[in-house]
Amino acid sequence: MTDYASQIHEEQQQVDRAYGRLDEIRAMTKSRLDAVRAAGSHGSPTQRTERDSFATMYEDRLTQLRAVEDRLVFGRLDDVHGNRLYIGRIGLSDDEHEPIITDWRAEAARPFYEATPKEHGSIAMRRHITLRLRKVVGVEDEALDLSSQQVTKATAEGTLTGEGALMASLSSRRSGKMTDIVATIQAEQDRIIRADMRQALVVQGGPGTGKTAVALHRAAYLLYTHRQRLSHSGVLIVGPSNAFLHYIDQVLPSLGETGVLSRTMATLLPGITASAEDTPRVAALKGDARMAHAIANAVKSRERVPSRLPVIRLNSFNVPMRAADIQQAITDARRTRKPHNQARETFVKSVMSAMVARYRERLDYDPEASELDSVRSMLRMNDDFRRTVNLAWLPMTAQWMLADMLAKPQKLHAYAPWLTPAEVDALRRPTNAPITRSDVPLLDEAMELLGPDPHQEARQAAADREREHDEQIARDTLAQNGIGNGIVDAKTLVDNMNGLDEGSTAEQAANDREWTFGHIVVDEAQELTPMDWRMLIRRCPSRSFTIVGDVAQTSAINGTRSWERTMDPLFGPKGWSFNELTIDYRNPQEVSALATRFAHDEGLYVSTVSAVRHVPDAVHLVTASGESQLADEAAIQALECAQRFIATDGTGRVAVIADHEMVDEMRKTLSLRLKSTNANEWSRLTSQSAWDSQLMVCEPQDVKGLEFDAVVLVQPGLIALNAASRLVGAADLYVAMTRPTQRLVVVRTAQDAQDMPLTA
Ligand SMILES: Nc1ncnc2c1ncn2[C@@H]1O[C@H](COP(=O)(O)OP(=O)(O)OP(=O)(O)O)[C@@H](O)[C@H]1O
Repeated sequence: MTDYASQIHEEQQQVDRAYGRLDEIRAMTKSRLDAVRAAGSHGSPTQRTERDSFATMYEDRLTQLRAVEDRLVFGRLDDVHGNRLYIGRIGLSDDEHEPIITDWRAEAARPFYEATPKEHGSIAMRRHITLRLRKVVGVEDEALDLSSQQVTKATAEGTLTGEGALMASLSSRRSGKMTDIVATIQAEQDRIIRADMRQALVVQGGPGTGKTAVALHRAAYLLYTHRQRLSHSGVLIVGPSNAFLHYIDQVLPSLGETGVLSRTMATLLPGITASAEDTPRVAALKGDARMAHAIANAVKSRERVPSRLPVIRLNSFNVPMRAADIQQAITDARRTRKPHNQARETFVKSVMSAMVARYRERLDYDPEASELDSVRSMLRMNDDFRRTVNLAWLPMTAQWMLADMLAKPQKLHAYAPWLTPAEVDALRRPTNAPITRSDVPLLDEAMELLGPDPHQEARQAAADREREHDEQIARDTLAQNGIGNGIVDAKTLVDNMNGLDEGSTAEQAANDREWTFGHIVVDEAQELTPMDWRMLIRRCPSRSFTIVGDVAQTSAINGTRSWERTMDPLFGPKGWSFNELTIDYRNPQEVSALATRFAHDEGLYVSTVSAVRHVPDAVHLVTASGESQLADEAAIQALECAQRFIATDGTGRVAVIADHEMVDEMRKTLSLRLKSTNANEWSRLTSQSAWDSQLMVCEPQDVKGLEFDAVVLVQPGLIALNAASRLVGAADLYVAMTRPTQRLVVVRTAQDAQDMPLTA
């Protein structure tokens, strides 16, 4: 056996030990779960709910133990005294509590990511262990202390090589799913992952620098380090699109974390489906911070003294409703500082007592309480009174209010006087128009000011009363029977009875607009408008945020182009820290250079990045012989890429990125060409779902945050021409150019090349 082979053999023993222990714990958990389930429906209701609670706990644990199967162990740290620490996805110990593997998030594992030859403390060497299924297929050592014995030994054994593990993972075919980078986190990334969570952390980085990867690993790290706090409040991840959320949805489970809520801004409001998009200009108008005033004005305009006030006949008296009384009632209701719909109760009570007082003024005797009660009933039944009360203080839902505001230009103009007539006209739409993505923060703002829909609130109050009753019973039974052992409390029991277990913090948060999270991660954060930020800050009053983005990739007209300008007002100049990632792990150097040059020329702020991989021939510039040949030429190039990078095992991704004007034609041409050249492949690829499609045609906005083996970019000048502004066009193209891991093909006409020169 060679020295290298003997090292593999040695590590295999350790890896076997770790998997052996994992299997044991799985089996133990499984048998406990089976035992609980076997007890079935016997025993008292409390015993049954207690068993359900344990069953849920074991099920969650089993899910977690299954999720860490792949690459359970991936590293080893050797200190200068010859001690070893194995690093893995989770921590495992043997029966004697001796560690077998250490969780990557533990403090002891930090040097695995951060130690350098200059700063390595007592660590002499770091080893990367590569597994295929449960088999060790490679080991690689990095010297940290060149004078240590371990390093001398590794040199002799031929395991000392360098960055192979990282390079192998970067060059592998894309599967349409982001994978975790736990085995190869780089030092600059690790420092961000483990940074303090008390203040907002902004991570700026060029394309492919690992911002998404870092943000997700940071979420896992924070959940591990602050489990107590975060498991109850939860972590929210906000991404740019559903395709992006689908792309990243395996990363946290593979790190053993399942209780995180992922949403786009469009899907963040429970019960609201935003099914349409506004034009960029309208989206910018709606995203303007001043829209908060427009919403506030819209609410206030429904708290007013009506111009005509009726006279109400009460018994044989004519009692007029008076402006001063209504004004006073408005003041009383506002003074409660409750949201509009809730404060209405005070308003109605105040108007009612004013009317009763006016009624009494007419009497020359002291009325019985019953007479006054009947006057109140008369008022409640009186149509004129009810109509006037509603006119003065209308209960509203946010949806109705926004629809009304956008349908009536004179109202919109009154609520938002800064808008020009042309802008009011652009915002105008019929009341039955679908809700758009940019309406969501406006609705949230309105919900905040209006409070719950009164009908919804009545339903919720009934549910809360019932829950309180259940919890009381659960508390009594736990106390009487001396069960629970401190593990199960009344809340857990009731949650379980209702199918809401501890693992469903995310589910509860998803359904509760007023939920506040312990931490929020925002990806592609440069796209958020001031109104979006208001909505997010509301959901995390502790202002513990991880905000990752790239100001050179901003397509939203009023998205972020300077972090200071956006963050200072939100967190205060000292409430956030700025971090930068500088190494491009995705793009070949050739692609990165082309894109960076382009972005510079277009005046975008470009983070300094250096790409780690050199892929000869990674950029290919093609000129179509004329406009009529454009789609066909692009299809030919796309099929060539498909042949090279797409495998029938489902790996490999190729994207054709074109302007929205060209997308339909491009799809048709590509499909026809593929069908005529390879009918089998055509039927295989066209039967794939949109999520998992290996060959796709899309617009630049659809590919934010995603990556592909190869990208065919069609007619870039047209994309720039049709963009909302020059900067937006440049950012869209910069995004499109920086998606490939292997190859970028640009197909355009000679005219387009002249309008927008790109040099390889
Ligand atoms: N330390 C690492 N080890 C292995 N792969 C890495 C590492 N860091 C980043 N990557 C890989 O590099 C690619 C780009 O990472 P990621 O998508 O997080 O970049 P990004 O900065 O969010 O890019 P963009 O701004 O373009 O969306 C991904 O495939 C990711 O897995």
